[in-house]
Amino acid sequence: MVHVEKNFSGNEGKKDILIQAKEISKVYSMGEVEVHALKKSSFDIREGEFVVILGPSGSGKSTLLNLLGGMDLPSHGEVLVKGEAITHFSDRELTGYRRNKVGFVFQFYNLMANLTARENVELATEIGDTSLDLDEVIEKVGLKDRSSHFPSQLSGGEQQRVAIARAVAKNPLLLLCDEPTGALDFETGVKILALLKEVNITYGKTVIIITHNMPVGAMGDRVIRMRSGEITDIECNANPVDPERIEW
Ligand SMILES: Nc1ncnc2c1ncn2[C@@H]1O[C@H](COP(=O)(O)OP(=O)(O)OP(=O)(O)O)[C@@H](O)[C@H]1O
Repeated sequence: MVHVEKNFSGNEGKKDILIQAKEISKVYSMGEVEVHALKKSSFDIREGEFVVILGPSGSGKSTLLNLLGGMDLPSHGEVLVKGEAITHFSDRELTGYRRNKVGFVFQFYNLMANLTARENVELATEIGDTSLDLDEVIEKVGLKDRSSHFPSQLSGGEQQRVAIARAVAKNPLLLLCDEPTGALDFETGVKILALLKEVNITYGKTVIIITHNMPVGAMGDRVIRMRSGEITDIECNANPVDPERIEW
């Protein structure tokens, strides 16, 4: 396994470690066939980092995201969040982790069609224990004038803004974003990346994006590259590029 960590930032030690993945593997058994979706992968993510996990289709990105989000358990290894091994949590503890500590943003937004933008966000604040001010978050994501619209009355970019507001409003430790620009045109995608960066800075949230879109790596404080279920490279970037300067 190639495991190169390049560190150009020099200030690594200043932030606390939020996530530690320790030799995590995932094997899916399909009858007699075993799929080694993730092979002995280790890395750290620090508090407040903007992390981009890059890799082609089938490289294991979603598998890794599911393990970090407490939606699945590894076949081997451990995931520690703030020093606690979530991989040893009971079902009840894992539910609490997903509910309170992780905000999810998906490619196709996953909004409730029969609720307005505001109600979609409100639902998340009712579930979480330590929610942020609903209207403030809605304004922050640029939806103040659209908050009474239903998802079908919103553009793809606006729906993704609702999804980001929903993820942020419950005030989680980290945001996990699965191809957040995958269903959007280039210009809207860049705006969504810029919003995620803003959320990262304004609220100090750790943001983890998975994507196959290589140029997005340039905006990451930390870039984890994957291929065939393995991490091939981890890069810490002292000068991440503004999302507005990314092109694909
Ligand atoms: N539930 C599952 N059962 C069996 N095999 C699976 C399962 N989930 C993923 N895999 C396999 O594991 C490998 C990694 O898949 P994964 O979805 O993690 O990759 P990915 O990088 O996210 O791909 P994509 O960008 O296409 O979503 C693939 O070979 C996939 O077919």
